[in-house]
Amino acid sequence: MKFIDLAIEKEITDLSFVATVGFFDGVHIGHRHLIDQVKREAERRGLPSAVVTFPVHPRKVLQKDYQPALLCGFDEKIEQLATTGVDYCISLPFTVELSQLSAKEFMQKVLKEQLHVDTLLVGYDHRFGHNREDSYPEYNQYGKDLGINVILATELQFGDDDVSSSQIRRLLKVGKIKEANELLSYNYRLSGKIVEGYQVGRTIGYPTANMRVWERYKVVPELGVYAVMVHLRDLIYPGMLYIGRRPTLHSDNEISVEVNLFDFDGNLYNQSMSVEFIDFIRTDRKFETKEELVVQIHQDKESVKQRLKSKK
Ligand SMILES: Cc1cc2nc3c(=O)[nH]c(=O)nc-3n(C[C@H](O)[C@H](O)[C@H](O)COP(=O)(O)O)c2cc1C
Ligand SMILES: Nc1ncnc2c1ncn2[C@@H]1O[C@H](COP(=O)(O)OP(=O)(O)O)[C@@H](O)[C@H]1O
Repeated sequence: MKFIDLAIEKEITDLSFVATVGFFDGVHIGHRHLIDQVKREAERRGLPSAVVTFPVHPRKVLQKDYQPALLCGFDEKIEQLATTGVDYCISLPFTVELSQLSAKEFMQKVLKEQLHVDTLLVGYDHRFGHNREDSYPEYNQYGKDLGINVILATELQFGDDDVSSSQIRRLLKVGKIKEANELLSYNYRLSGKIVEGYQVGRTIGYPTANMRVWERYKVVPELGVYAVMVHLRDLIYPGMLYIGRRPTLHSDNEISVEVNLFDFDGNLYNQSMSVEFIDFIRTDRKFETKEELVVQIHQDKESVKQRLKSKK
């Protein structure tokens, strides 16, 4: 996949595309279904396929204090888009000026004049242009006026689940990791730097690498214990992750994200790690004593091992 940044290149003169436009948070199976249709149409027409996307959430541009909880950052989105086999990812900076273009002006000024889009695939429920006033029938008419073929993409049918980024965010927030991963088509991840905690973990036999999450804007799954795979210095370790307020041992009430790596011993401070969520084990709890917490963590370890084994 080639990457074109329209903040740098103002116009693409030597190419014409079969394209689709969107924010594509998470690059989930619904997005992939749409991109497959773009690829097929591109092949039929002998043209390159392209996904046009925004580096920053359009709402954040219009509303500075809006902090959406997202499924991925821009780098991760590009990484996932590359797995779809689309030929080009075109990054279009979303600006206040852009937000004021009507759908027809957007199609003319950006899709036609800047990008030379030959064919536009419109997601089955996708709306664009100022105030999202128009929809597919109008886009189709504008396309005829401007010389762009406009095709309405089909919706992906997937059981009873609604496949959307907001549905996946909801699933993560209630700990439905397996369901969320299935809709994403890959395992949800958080990454960060390993920082110092209260150094109690080692005294109870379970040292935990406390993670300062880089991506402050990402969805934090339900508080509790998870089976995870940890990526650290090009190696992958199985482990158990805890997200919670540590009510049994601490009273600072802050949410901590920490991982105990299985079969690992060493100093991890200041390293970066990335954690793949595999399964949800249980919710966060306050125990009466430290001993009861330790008994529970032993059981968590057994549960996590079972779940990770059944994934193999
Ligand atoms: C698998 C696992 C499950 C945990 N579950 C809980 C829990 O349910 N309630 C709780 O108060 N603390 C729980 N803890 C968190 C411990 O309180 C935490 O690891 C301990 O406070 C050590 O903190 P430190 O890393 O800052 O030293 C859990 C830790 C692990 C590794
Ligand atoms: N198996 C392991 N899993 C996680 N961290 C480990 C492990 N073995 C050693 N460590 C190290 O121990 C630290 C965690 O010990 P802990 O007592 O919980 O201290 P802290 O409160 O600073 O996290 C980790 O940051 C890491 O450097």
